[in-house]
Amino acid sequence: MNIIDQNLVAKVITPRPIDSYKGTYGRIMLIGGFEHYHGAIILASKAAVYGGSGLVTVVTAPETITALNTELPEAMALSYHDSYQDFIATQDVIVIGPGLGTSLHALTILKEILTSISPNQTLIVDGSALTLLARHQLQLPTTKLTVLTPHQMEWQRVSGLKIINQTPTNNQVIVDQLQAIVIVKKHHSELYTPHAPAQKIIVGGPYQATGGMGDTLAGLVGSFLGQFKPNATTVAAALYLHSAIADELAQQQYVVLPSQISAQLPLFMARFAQQ
Ligand SMILES: NC(=O)C1=CN([C@@H]2O[C@H](COP(=O)(O)OP(=O)(O)OC[C@H]3O[C@@H](n4cnc5c(N)ncnc54)[C@H](OP(=O)(O)O)[C@@H]3O)[C@@H](O)[C@H]2O)[C@@H](O)CC1
Ligand SMILES: Nc1ncnc2c1ncn2[C@@H]1O[C@H](COP(=O)(O)OP(=O)(O)O)[C@@H](O)[C@H]1O
Ligand SMILES: [Mg+2]
Repeated sequence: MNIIDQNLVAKVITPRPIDSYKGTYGRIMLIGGFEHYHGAIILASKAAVYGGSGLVTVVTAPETITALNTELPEAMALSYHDSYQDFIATQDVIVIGPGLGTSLHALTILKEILTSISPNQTLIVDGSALTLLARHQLQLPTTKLTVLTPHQMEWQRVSGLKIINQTPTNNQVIVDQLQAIVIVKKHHSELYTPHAPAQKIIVGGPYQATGGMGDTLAGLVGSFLGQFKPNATTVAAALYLHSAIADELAQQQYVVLPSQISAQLPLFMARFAQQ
């Protein structure tokens, strides 16, 4: 399997043009943080803001909004009772799933996104949205790019492959059918692209085994796809950077928190932009 290395990241992250503005760097909507999972969408949104997204809009439960605004005043926050539907068409990227939960309300919103997203938009499906997708056998829409970010159990639900049977060959067959990019998250996560060679990271470690780590990755993948080329190489760069930052922090820390990875993003991105 091809290894994703830092040279690839340096190709993706380039210096910003002088005459750019926030609209240049992607309008991204993140949907989740329902029920008792409010933190998940804050972590995903933090990765989007610190990863460089120009305009971040969050659609969440009303009780998440004060905490979100306090932690992340850069993000706009809408309650799922507001008419957020009016904003969907203006987005470059939609991330749905971190802390979405599996309620009927969550299912209704997921279906609404899957039917209203257009072929010139990018979709990232994570967390509970993957569980709902599998449980209700929902069809993936036609988009510019669709990325699924399952952990092994979520991938079992979506693919029908038991964890023990999640071999590169078996995974690739399902990815070719899904016509979506898939990150199978685990130690040394794997990146599958339809009808293309599989890739993996060899950075990252068990200091990342904390709730919210995957939510952070989903936000970062969305952020990169909104500001760099919307392709598998950009997804690979986000996947690599998420764990490479963890490795560096783990030289001094026993555990690495998801929010600490987001806080380091501007520094690491500057390093790669100069290479
Ligand atoms: N701060 C917050 O708000 C947070 C909110 N979160 C949000 O919670 C929602 C539910 O997501 P979820 O991942 O927690 O639950 P679910 O989909 O049921 O999967 C867990 C089941 O799968 C199994 N399992 C097997 N292999 C596995 C593997 N490699 N990695 C992980 N699990 C593995 C595992 O096995 P077990 O641990 O029992 O051995 C268990 O039976 C989702 O929307 C997410 O965004 C979280 O991000 C946390 C922080
Ligand atoms: N032992 C490990 N080695 C490397 N990465 C790990 C390890 N354990 C967890 N991770 C990383 O943590 C993240 C877990 O994702 P996920 O279970 O979706 O988290 P959450 O939903 O709690 O945010 C993935 O990016 C995964 O690769
Ligand atoms: Mg997750």
